Amino acid sequence: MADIAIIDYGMGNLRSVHQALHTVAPNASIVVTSDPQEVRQAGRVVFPGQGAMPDCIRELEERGLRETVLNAARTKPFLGICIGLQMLFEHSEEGDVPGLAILPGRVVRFGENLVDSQNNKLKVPHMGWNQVLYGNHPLWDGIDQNSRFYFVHSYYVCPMDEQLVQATSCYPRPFVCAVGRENIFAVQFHPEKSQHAGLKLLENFVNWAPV
Ligand SMILES: NC(=O)CC[C@H](N)C(=O)O
Repeated sequence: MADIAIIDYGMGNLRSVHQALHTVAPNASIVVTSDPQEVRQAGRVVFPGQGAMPDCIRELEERGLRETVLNAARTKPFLGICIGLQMLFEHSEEGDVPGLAILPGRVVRFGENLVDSQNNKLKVPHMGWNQVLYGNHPLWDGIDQNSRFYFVHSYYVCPMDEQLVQATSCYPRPFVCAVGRENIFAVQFHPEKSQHAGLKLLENFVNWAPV
């Protein structure tokens, strides 16, 4: 029975997530797994991934992991990362596909004609370091307000319920980059690639006891 299960549905660089979690929790048993039983038995779950929503949903279902993710999101501390955040919602414009509908809301694409305040064209995807303005949640403990985290994405989540919003970033207008409810916390950026602030967030997750 692992302390932490990183769900492997064949998408994305799980090695860096595993390495970052091992850094903050060297004595924890951490598994990268696509075995529903291992996920069910784990103390807490990380749901990462990189790629296009349609591919990720298909790969998850082809491995018979949809129910496993739904169950984990209902029953234990659950951290979604990047596409693992977006998949929690009801629908994504990326491929016009339904998500897992664990959280109410949808995923939309940044506008193509993004410009900054000096009318300079901004690139999509949003790729690089950006500041995060966070709210009041234990997973932000010990992290400076407006710390920078690493992003690589073209879409962002629009929660139906304001209560879900745990942080925003700005590109060039504010967008939601972290959500949370009960035992679920999910981020658009990559904490495993965000140096000290990212490692601190992962450390807070490893020690998190949701009420
Ligand atoms: N890096 C990613 O996996 C990006 C997630 C999603 N495809 C997006 O473009 O927003």
